[in-house]
Amino acid sequence: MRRKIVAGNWKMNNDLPRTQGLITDLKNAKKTSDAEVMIAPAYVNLYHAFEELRESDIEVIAQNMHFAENGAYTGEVSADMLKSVGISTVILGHSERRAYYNETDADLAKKVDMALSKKMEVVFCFGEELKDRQAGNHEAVVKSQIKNALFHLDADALKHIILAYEPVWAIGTGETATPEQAQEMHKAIRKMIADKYGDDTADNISILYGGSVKPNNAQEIFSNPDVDGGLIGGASLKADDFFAIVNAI
Ligand SMILES: O=C(CO)COP(=O)(O)O
Repeated sequence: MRRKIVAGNWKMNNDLPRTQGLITDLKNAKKTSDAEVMIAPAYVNLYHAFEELRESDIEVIAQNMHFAENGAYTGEVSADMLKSVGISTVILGHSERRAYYNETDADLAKKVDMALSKKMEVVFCFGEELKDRQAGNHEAVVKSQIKNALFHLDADALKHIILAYEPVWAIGTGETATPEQAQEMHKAIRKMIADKYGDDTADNISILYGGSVKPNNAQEIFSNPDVDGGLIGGASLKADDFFAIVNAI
């Protein structure tokens, strides 16, 4: 059985008081699904969030990390630093990192390697832009992002990767992919994994969908056979909305 996961990517939202308040609300929320729940606060609040949630079944994860072990990279955070404050899962390849910080597939391959060498898990994001979909290239674009950053891994290493399909045009826009569009892409990705790594690996890898998932559309998206959960932005900033999504699985 592959893992069902709902992860909240808080992005650059929530200072410490708001982080504390939202964590209190999350602790009080009622969970009725068996999905794994993760939240990704800002770096500065990770340690606090980890300490607050260590007895809970909510995992605190990071939004990014550097590919180097350590060194002169002002403003950056390493895998070892994350691990030392209790974090063992990291989001890599988010489209905002790719777009605003010029992260390339090659950079991401290095980040993935560093995370795995530190025994971390990776939520690996990818997704096409609107122009790619309009040109009918969306599948090719997504496949090349996955291939370039992940296909040097062996099947054992791939077990530590959670995939997250986030069409750029659906992020923060209120415009979500239709359930059919999500299923079509997730199925194509799973087939691509099966072709390279075999059916067993493909059947066991979780593929999340992200992009304007809200309480009112989550169930429809999650009901697709190849959609194993979601990566949630805006709607993860309110405990009620986030748990409505978690409980939609
Ligand atoms: O980018 C996302 C999660 O990583 C999705 O963001 P929204 O849910 O706000 O569209």
